[in-house]
Amino acid sequence: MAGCNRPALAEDAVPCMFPPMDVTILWFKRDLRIHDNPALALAAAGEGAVLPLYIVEPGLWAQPDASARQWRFVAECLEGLSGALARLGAPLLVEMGEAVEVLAALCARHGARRIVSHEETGNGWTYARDRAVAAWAGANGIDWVELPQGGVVRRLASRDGWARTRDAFVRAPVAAPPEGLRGLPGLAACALPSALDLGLGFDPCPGRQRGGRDAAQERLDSFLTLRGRDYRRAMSSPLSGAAACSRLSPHLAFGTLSSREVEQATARRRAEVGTGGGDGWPGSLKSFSARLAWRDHFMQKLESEPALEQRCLHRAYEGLRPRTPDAGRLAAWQAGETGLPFVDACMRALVHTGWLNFRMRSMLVAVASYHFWLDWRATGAHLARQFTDYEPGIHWSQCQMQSGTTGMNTIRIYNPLKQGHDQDPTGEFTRRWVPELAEVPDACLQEPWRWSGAGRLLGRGYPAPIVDVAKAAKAAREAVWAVRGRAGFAEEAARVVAKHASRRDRAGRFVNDRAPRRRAAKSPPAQLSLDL
Ligand SMILES: Cc1cc2nc3c(=O)[nH]c(=O)nc-3n(C[C@H](O)[C@H](O)[C@H](O)COP(=O)(O)OP(=O)(O)OC[C@H]3O[C@@H](n4cnc5c(N)ncnc54)[C@H](O)[C@@H]3O)c2cc1C
Repeated sequence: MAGCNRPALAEDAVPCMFPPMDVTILWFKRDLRIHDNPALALAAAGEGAVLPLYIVEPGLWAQPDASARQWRFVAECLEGLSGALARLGAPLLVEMGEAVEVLAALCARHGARRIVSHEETGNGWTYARDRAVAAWAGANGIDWVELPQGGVVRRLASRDGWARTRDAFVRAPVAAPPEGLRGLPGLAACALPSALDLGLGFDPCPGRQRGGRDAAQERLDSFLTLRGRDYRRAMSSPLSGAAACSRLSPHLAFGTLSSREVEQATARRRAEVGTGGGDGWPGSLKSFSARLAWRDHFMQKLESEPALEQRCLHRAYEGLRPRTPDAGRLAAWQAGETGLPFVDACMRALVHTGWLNFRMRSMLVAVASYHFWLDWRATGAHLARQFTDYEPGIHWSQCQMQSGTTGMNTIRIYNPLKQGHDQDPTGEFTRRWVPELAEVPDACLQEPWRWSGAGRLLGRGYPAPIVDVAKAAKAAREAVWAVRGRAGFAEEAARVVAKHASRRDRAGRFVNDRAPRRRAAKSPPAQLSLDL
């Protein structure tokens, strides 16, 4: 058992006889880097000592969206962070326990009166934990300063102008790492627990990306100089997308790179490649920048409405699908045994690697939600565990969007057979992940039930499809549209749009989560904007 299987701040730590000094606890969460880390910059700016801290929270890792692959990635990031902080003069202290207990004990022990961290847009559990920490800090005269580390705005009053604020943040200068930190002597860091110690289940994920700043930097550099040229053209196929997409998502999710660093490196590269050339770079880099903005846009939704992790954004969709999902269908979908080859290939690839491109994530959710009629909360938790890059704000917003429960997005019922033909035209991806189909000729690969030899395959080596794709899609479409016809639907949709939608410009163009391009109004429409 690892050294962390002990209460926080066990008495086997070196007894502390520190002279009184101003101590700031620098609490790392999803910002596991020393570069462009506003919380670190603030902590380092003072005269006093800095105590860098990571809390391994058993409660967090016991949540249904947590998995061993995520923890292993985090542990690799922590090793790198720990080395970087040690070189600055203040080694990372890793404690295991609940946040309030750990922070309270450290404050008492070191006389710390200030905690600095980033503003986390996390799941419901971290939201509740942060409220508990804030309440404890307030009651005990501890100053807890939280700083944004990306374009998400806390306590946002209105989406109008949000993109401008977000863009200003990502264009502001990055914070350089400090030259040194004044650490505290005599701290015994506890060893990192294993996934098993945290009670996380069997989850080998042999194709998982590695954590740490070096790996992040390599992904960024190779994307911007080599791999990203065909990004726009190649991102939608799971085969080409694996190399042509940046693969920065787990690094952005756990903060080995800041989104501002990525934005600014991309802007520099865009300036370098210019607009011409016809070689793919300008268009690809433009698409990539847009996706970085989407990241903040989707995370902002959870920040502004934390309940969207548990509740349909548009209330009328609550109850549309059974809350207790059909166990057989759910299990088949999770295992990649639905009898729909491309769906199964995508799920198996995800389980093996911890990553999938955007189009295929969307398809997996859409097929589960529409064709299999499963509630997004059940399928979303499974996907969250499979994603090494699990980012609650993006994840739950996207799960709802791809399930048609937001009331403000076009209902998109992906046809998994067509997706297979379009995104895997040679069948290479499907055959790699569903070897049971080896004998099936190319023409029938995505619909093996049409093959003359289907009788000796289906229900034996590979399942028969668990639904009739066309019939299931039709039933789903009718059920969803019936909800749209209900009284009060439009009013609730308007609420969702006002709170969460990206804005259009004056010409009615959808500006993709950027600030509305408005000309200055000739006369202020004061009489129309009474803010009551
Ligand atoms: C149902 C569903 C769940 C998802 N869950 C997550 C999640 O938990 N964590 C996560 O990082 N992404 C999630 N995504 C978004 C997207 O699929 C991934 O960000 C992307 O596939 C990661 O690979 P990449 O870093 O190579 O992306 P790239 O295409 O190289 O994009 C660069 C970065 O932009 C952001 N980004 C890209 N696409 C989107 C998008 N559609 N919405 C918001 N941000 C985007 C991500 O931070 C990504 O790392 C989800 C999408 C869907 C449909």
